[in-house]
Amino acid sequence: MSELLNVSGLTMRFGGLVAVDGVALTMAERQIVSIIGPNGAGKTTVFNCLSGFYRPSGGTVRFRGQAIAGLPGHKISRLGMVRTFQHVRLFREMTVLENLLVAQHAHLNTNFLAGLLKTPGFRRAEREGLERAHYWLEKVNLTEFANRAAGNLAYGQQRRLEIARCMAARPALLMLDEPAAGLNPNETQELNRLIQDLRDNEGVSVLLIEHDMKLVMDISDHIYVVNQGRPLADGDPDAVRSHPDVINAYLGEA
Ligand SMILES: Nc1ncnc2c1ncn2[C@@H]1O[C@H](COP(=O)(O)OP(=O)(O)OP(=O)(O)O)[C@@H](O)[C@H]1O
Repeated sequence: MSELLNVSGLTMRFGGLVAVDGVALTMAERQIVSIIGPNGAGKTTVFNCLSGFYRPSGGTVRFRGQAIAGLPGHKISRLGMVRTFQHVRLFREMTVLENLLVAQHAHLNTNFLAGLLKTPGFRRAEREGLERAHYWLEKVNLTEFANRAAGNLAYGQQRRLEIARCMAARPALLMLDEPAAGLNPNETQELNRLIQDLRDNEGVSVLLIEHDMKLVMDISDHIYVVNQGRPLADGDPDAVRSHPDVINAYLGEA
């Protein structure tokens, strides 16, 4: 399997606080990898460093062989790494369909003049963008809501729209920050199937932060455990579930 992401020695300091301290992880194409750990362990900070929200204090991040640590977020997403946030971030006043079209804009192979002149290339890109938007609406069961304002969707639907919006940008790596938070058991089951479908049929890799252990254990190919910013253990779900340090960290939290 070819390597997609390689993170080593990732460190993030906020003044005197070392929120992330020497985290390492690797991911292959078509893999679901999870980062778990108690509250405040540094998981979201790792995401913020990988996705260009923070400039890491130290360490290297390679995506498809290219060093990306410190690049701004829009460049990283153009390279094919896109993310969701712990709290839903949609254009609430726009329709569901518009949210999907806007997401693709930065990736469309067009320029201002082509748009002004409506060149054949521009029209084709527009048509493909629309087709892709409808494809993803169908995938996440939102077709009937295409013209509704995104802010009027139910919470679980908004979360699905966020994933569709990321996918419309055609990433190689999708990063999901607590996608099951606030979902009911049926919605979580649907999310479980969707994430596996993304890996198996859409060819993307998914990096997941999640507190729902059933979901994590069900779908992960590999799990990294962090505690107080530091790597604690990693392995497949069975290895992690029975790792004494992991059990201690979670029992300590309880
Ligand atoms: N911008 C920031 N400035 C200062 N401290 C921060 C900042 N962002 C995160 N931290 C601190 O870094 C530590 C790790 O936080 P982080 O949000 O990454 O943890 P987490 O594992 O994602 O937690 P949770 O599971 O609760 O979401 C915490 O102590 C947090 O207060």
